[in-house]
Amino acid sequence: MEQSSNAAVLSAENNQLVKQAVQVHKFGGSSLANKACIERVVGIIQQHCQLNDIVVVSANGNTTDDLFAVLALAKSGDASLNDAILALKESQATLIASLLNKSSAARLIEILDKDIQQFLTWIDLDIAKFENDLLAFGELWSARLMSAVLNERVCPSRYIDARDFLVINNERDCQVLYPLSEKQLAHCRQPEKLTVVTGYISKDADGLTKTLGRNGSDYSATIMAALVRASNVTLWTDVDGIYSADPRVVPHSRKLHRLPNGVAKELGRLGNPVLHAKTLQPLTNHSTHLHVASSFAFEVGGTEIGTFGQIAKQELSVTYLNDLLLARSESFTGDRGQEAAQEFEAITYDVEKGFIVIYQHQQKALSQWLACHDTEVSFIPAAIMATVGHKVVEHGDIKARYKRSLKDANVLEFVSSENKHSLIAVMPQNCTIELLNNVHYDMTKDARHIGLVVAGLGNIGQRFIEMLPHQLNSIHALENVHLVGLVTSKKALVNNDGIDVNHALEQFEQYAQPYDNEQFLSWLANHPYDELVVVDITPSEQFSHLYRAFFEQGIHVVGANKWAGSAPTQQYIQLLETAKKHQSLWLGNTTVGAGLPINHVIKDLLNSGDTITEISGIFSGTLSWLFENYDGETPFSTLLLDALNQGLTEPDPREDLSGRDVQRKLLILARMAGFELSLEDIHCQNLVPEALRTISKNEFFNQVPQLDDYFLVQLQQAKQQQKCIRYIARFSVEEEKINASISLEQLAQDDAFANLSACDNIFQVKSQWYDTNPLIVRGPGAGRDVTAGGLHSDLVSICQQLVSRTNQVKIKSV
Ligand SMILES: NC(=O)C1=CN([C@@H]2O[C@H](COP(=O)(O)OP(=O)(O)OC[C@H]3O[C@@H](n4cnc5c(N)ncnc54)[C@H](OP(=O)(O)O)[C@@H]3O)[C@@H](O)[C@H]2O)C=CC1
Ligand SMILES: N[C@@H](CC=O)C(=O)O
Repeated sequence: MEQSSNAAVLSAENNQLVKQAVQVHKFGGSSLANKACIERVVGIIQQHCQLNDIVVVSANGNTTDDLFAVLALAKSGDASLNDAILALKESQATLIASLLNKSSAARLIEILDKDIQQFLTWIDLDIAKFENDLLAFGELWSARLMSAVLNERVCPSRYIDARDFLVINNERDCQVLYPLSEKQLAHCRQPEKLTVVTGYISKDADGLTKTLGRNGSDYSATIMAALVRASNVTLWTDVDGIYSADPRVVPHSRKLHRLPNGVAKELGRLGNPVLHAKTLQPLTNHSTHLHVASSFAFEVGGTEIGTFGQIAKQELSVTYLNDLLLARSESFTGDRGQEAAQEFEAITYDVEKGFIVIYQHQQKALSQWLACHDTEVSFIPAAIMATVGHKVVEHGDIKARYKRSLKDANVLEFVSSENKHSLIAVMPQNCTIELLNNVHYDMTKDARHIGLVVAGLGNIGQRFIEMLPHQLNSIHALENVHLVGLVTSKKALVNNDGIDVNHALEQFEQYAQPYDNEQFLSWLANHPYDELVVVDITPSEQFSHLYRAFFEQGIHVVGANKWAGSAPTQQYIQLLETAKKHQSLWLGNTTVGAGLPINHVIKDLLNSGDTITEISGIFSGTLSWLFENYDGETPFSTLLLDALNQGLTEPDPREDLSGRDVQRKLLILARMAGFELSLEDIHCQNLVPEALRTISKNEFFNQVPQLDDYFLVQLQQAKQQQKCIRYIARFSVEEEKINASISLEQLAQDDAFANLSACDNIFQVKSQWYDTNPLIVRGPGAGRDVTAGGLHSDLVSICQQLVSRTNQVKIKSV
């Protein structure tokens, strides 16, 4: 078959491809339907291919249907045949001209003319003999055009007619003669050019054109993957993945991000509209992963089919096949039953009960087969509905749930499939959309899988991880939460199959790898979970800058990190808007008062219609602890180091002493109370002497005794007036004027802020409703347990919201 000429061809050095992996990419007819679609596909190729990859193409849009129509007209000798051929030629020529430069287009149109002449010759001879050859033009034109477009715009490319190498036994079985096909393919390929191969067509040992049947191009793609031992094969199509039920009729179906091979095969066999059993066949003995992705929304993660760990094996889906036949006969028992099931590729069967379920079109052939055995047979119209999942038949609870779900349906037989991946209900009537939706609801309602990434494994982060196993085991909303990522400033451990929560920190020590933000974000962008929650337990401003990217990807954040909540006003507002736009949830209740519910109180007052006028108190656990314990006997610096060791202070205690930490907390609360202000609006007394402010953390610890004299003087002055010293935050609004300050105050011994347990925070809130007698929240405001506990509380709250977000309702009718 002819090759593209050298008109407007890019050299190997000038190719514009970005990626380096060896892969097969298949584009279906709807993805190549017109100029815009083909240009989109060219963009995908540019981003996802390298030179020795293989691109498999179907015929453009409806071309195969048009060719079938021409065929029918030719067979019937219909007078409109010539018009139909002309229309087909015109649409191809228009497509070619719209995509290529003049000279390339002219060359392809000239070849097209010759093809049409060939048509006419075949029609004159005997079209019945050339049916497949005629149909093959769809893929041939598509491959030729794609290759020419790539040559012009992207990289050196070569198209190959699959009949030049792909040999199958016959059209019924479509079994590939692998050694021969592989050898012939090796002769055809030129690794320095991107190969475009025709899907759908092949030849037999006699060299006659054979098609690969329905969805043949998908099959072509996986055959190609097997022939070149590709690591991945992607079916770029018009849907963005495989769903837990047909999303066209089950609106609440969930995308299955990862499907184990066996389950995918069973789904294909039992009616999944995207997957077909034959497609997966060539990959049986290969480690190739198959991806289903949308060429119309290529940035959206699709479904990956391959070998995975436990989490991917928990997915369930529901599928159905209507218009079947249930055949009962003595001949379907024992070995003969087995033989019949194999011969007719029965959808399901039971050799003890003597029945098989087949497609209606197989009735005649089955009757003929039975005639040889001279046994009676009864046929009844039937349908099947199946719950499909990894080894579902071994799960008594799933079986029971499935039967319960179908208790009102007229189920004739329940069968556990031999491969153990499906529970099949045989019914004497077609499966309705209502039944499908309701069974799907029952089988998948608890199935949202939530990935959890923990950033920061220091003082608080470690405690959070230590508490995690108990939380996951005991809290219902966390049932499907999987720890999948652990991140520190230098290393990360991510595992889509889940990290063992009982040994998470050891695993991190052993397996974490250096990473950069680009890698981290790219992993997050492709995570295979329904939802992903990042728990930020870092003190890092840099990490807080990633929130926007998280939100843009619909990722949720629980943060103890105070940077994002106290970011400059515009940045903060933008973050809130991005989170809202992408329905990302963001909770940071531990950023103020650690585990104390002060944020809930403020939100609740506002949501109930109250107006806040004043918030004041002690917002620093560290400074509370220090001033409650400081009596002038033990040096202040000794107490500070003690607070550090107890995990009360910030990683750098100057964040506490400078008032910066309290300033952030006051800002976060004021924003929550509905006021727009920034850090600079809060006047803050810095308790760190000038000389200690800019030196390194280690130098600060060396020179920390320099703090002692200042605090001793402050204490003595207060004592002289029977007072004590406390670091107080005050925020008030009077006639729309905001006053916000933080300072070391001398308080009377009986002041409400003067008598706390060491480390307690106290928040005094005045509002329209709590005016003369303010509302008080008080309790430990820092420390490992309360902070890690507060983070768990936020995580539970987010997971509850995520689970209830998709609370589906059973439907009455669709
Ligand atoms: N102590 C308390 O009572 C409370 C603390 N908090 C907040 O909790 C957070 C954590 O505090 P704490 O555990 O004491 O801090 P630590 O310094 O003990 O631990 C910080 C952790 O964050 C990691 N980290 C730092 N920067 C980054 C980054 N850019 N990307 C990823 N990981 C990073 C560190 O990794 P590496 O080791 O590699 O540097 C370390 O694992 C702080 O924001 C603090 O304000 C909030 C409420 C109460
Ligand atoms: N260092 C902080 C910790 C909690 O935010 C404090 O002491 O309050």
